[in-house]
Amino acid sequence: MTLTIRIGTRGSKLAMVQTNYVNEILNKEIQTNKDIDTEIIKIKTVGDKDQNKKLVDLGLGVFTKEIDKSMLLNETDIAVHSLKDVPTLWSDELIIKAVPPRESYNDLLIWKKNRKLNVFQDDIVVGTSSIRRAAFLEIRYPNLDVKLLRGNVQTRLKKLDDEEYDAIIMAEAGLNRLNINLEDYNYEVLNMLPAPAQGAIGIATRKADEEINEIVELLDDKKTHLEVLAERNALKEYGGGCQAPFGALAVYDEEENVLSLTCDLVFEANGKNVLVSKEGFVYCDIDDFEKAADLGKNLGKLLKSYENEVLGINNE
Ligand SMILES: NCc1[nH]cc(CCC(=O)O)c1CC(=O)O
Repeated sequence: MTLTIRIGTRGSKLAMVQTNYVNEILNKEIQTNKDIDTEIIKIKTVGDKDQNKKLVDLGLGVFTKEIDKSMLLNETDIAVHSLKDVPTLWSDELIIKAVPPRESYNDLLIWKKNRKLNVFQDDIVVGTSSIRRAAFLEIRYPNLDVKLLRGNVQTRLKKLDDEEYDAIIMAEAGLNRLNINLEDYNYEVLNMLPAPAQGAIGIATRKADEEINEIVELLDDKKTHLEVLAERNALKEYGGGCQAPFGALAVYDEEENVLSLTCDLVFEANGKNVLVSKEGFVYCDIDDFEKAADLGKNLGKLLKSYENEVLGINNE
């Protein structure tokens, strides 16, 4: 009997590029096994259906919930997600089994055609729908004024051309994956930490599905997996969702066997937004996922207790 691995995905261009890539590397792994094939199933999520509301008002897992549900209902077997969109608090039955090599984690400020202003001198209107980006901009780039911008990568570039934004913010990973050439635009890398796992793809499976887990695990890039585990556990322990003003970046040095993690958090104290930053590192092997998770949890906890202390909240 032939085993068909059904791959659930959003239908957006970026999601399809990511899913086709995963399908390709998956088929490379199973090419010797004639009894396995794959099928791609497109699923609409809340985030695809509602293109106007603020993301924060759509709730948790806006780009993932329906896809995960289809796995739980046994309508699909694996899911290809942008890992930064996957909630850190998730179904007990599902697991991110593999994380292929990461793309760029940078956020770019992309200027309207023929326009480039000085980010520290001119008053600038910037489009984004991300709370994290808005919060870090307010502190690092006080001249940048945020105006809501929703839509997939192509829509957002089109709105930059057509509407009243001087610039917009996008993840470099999405642009690279879509092969979008920015030569007509000016752009610069923003000085802010990325969302946890930005630029990484997460392949989700049902925990109990041993046969499929064995195959999917072959697609795992241990270095990337280790890094995103630290980042996502920091956010999880801090207690924020994917819309928290929380940035995290972990880097594993394969020569020194050191995993380092930096986390930035913005929170409001006495009517003013403040930014706090914490750093840590741990010596660990490339497959020591537990140590990576613990590093993340420790920094997340540290940030939470710092915030509580400043806000005068006693959490004992
Ligand atoms: N929230 C939407 C989203 N989810 C993943 C990406 C692309 C980059 C990535 O894989 O992190 C984007 C677009 C963006 O943030 O500009």
